[in-house]
Amino acid sequence: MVNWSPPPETVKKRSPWVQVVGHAGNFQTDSDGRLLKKYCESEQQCFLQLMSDSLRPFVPGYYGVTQRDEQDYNLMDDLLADFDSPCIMDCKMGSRTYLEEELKKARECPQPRKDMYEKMIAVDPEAPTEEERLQQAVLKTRYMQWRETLSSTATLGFRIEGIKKSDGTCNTNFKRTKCKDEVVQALEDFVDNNMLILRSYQQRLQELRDILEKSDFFKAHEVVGSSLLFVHDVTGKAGIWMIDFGKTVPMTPPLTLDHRSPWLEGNREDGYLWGLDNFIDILTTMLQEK
Ligand SMILES: Nc1ncnc2c1ncn2[C@@H]1O[C@H](COP(=O)(O)OP(=O)(O)OP(=O)(O)O)[C@@H](O)[C@H]1O
Ligand SMILES: O=P(O)(O)O[C@@H]1[C@H](O)[C@H](O)[C@@H](OP(=O)(O)O)[C@H](OP(=O)(O)O)[C@H]1O
Repeated sequence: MVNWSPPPETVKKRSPWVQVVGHAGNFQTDSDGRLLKKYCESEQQCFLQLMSDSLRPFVPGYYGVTQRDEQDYNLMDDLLADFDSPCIMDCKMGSRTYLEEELKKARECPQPRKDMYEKMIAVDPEAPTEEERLQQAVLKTRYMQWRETLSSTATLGFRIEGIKKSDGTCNTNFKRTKCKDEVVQALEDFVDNNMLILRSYQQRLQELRDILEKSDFFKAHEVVGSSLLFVHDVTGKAGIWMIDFGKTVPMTPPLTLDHRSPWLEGNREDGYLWGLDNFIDILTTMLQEK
C-alpha cells in the first residue's frame, strides 16, 4: 500500500478562530471548521428557520445541537475558516439593543446591577443619576439605553463593537464612536483604505438589504442585539454574515415589522433596516469621495 499525502502547497492552512467581542466562554471550536456556541433555545429556533429562508446565504450554516462535557451547544460554520489571516469587524445592528420583554421585566421586578454600574462609571463617572450613585447599581435596560446614546446606535441604527486586524491587534474601544466622521475613520482603518474591499462590502450590504426586504423570517421577527460580521483578507476576499440570534424573537402572527419605523414601546420595531440604510449610505459616500 502506498501512503499518499498531498504536496504541502495544496494543503489549505486554516486560520485559527478568534472571537472579537461577546460573552467570554460561550464558544468552542471543532476540527472541521465549525463552531460550538452555548445552547440557547431561541437562537436554535432562528437557525432552524433560517436554513430554509432566503437569508440562508447570509448566515452561518447550522448543524443542530451537540454536546461537549455535558454542555449543549448550537453547531455552526466558522465563518473565518476560508480566510487567510482575516480582518474582522463586529457591528451590532438596530436602534434598540434590549427586548421589549426585558423592559417589561425590569419594571415588574427591577434588579439593579453593580457590574453595569462599574462598567458605566469606567467610561463616564458623571453618567449615573443620584439614585444610581447611592445604590452603586443600574438597571440593565438603563445601561443598554445609555450605551445606545453614547454610541451610534441611537443616531445611526448600528454601532461598531470591535475590530480585529490581520496583524492580531484587536480594538473593542468603540463605546464612544458616535458621529458619522468617527464611524468613517474606523471603517477606513478597518479596510486599510482599500477601496476594492470597501466596494465589496457595499455590494454585499446592498444584496443583504434586498434579501431582508423579502425574507419571511425577517418580517416576522424582532431582531435585537444581532450583529453583522465583516471578514476580509489580503487576497481581496470579503464577506458579511448575520450572527447572534439570541435575542431574535418571533412576532405573534399575523403581526409583522418593517424594521424602519421609529420604535414606540409596544410596536417592537428594532430599526434594523434603518441602520442598514445608514450603513450603506456611509459606505457609498466614502466610495464617492475617493
Ligand atoms: N459563526 C461564526 N463564525 C466566526 N466567528 C463567529 C461566529 N459567530 C460568532 N463569532 C465570533 O464571536 C463573537 C461573538 O459572537 P456572538 O455575538 O454570537 O456572541 P454572544 O456571546 O452571543 O455576544 P453578545 O455578548 O453580543 O450577546 C463575534 O464578534 C465573532 O467574533
Ligand atoms: O458591551 P457591554 O457594554 O459589555 O454590555 C454587554 C452587551 O450589551 C451585551 O450585548 C449584553 O448581552 P445580551 O445582548 O445577551 O443582553 C450584556 O448583558 P449581560 O451582562 O446581561 O449578559 C452587556 O453586559
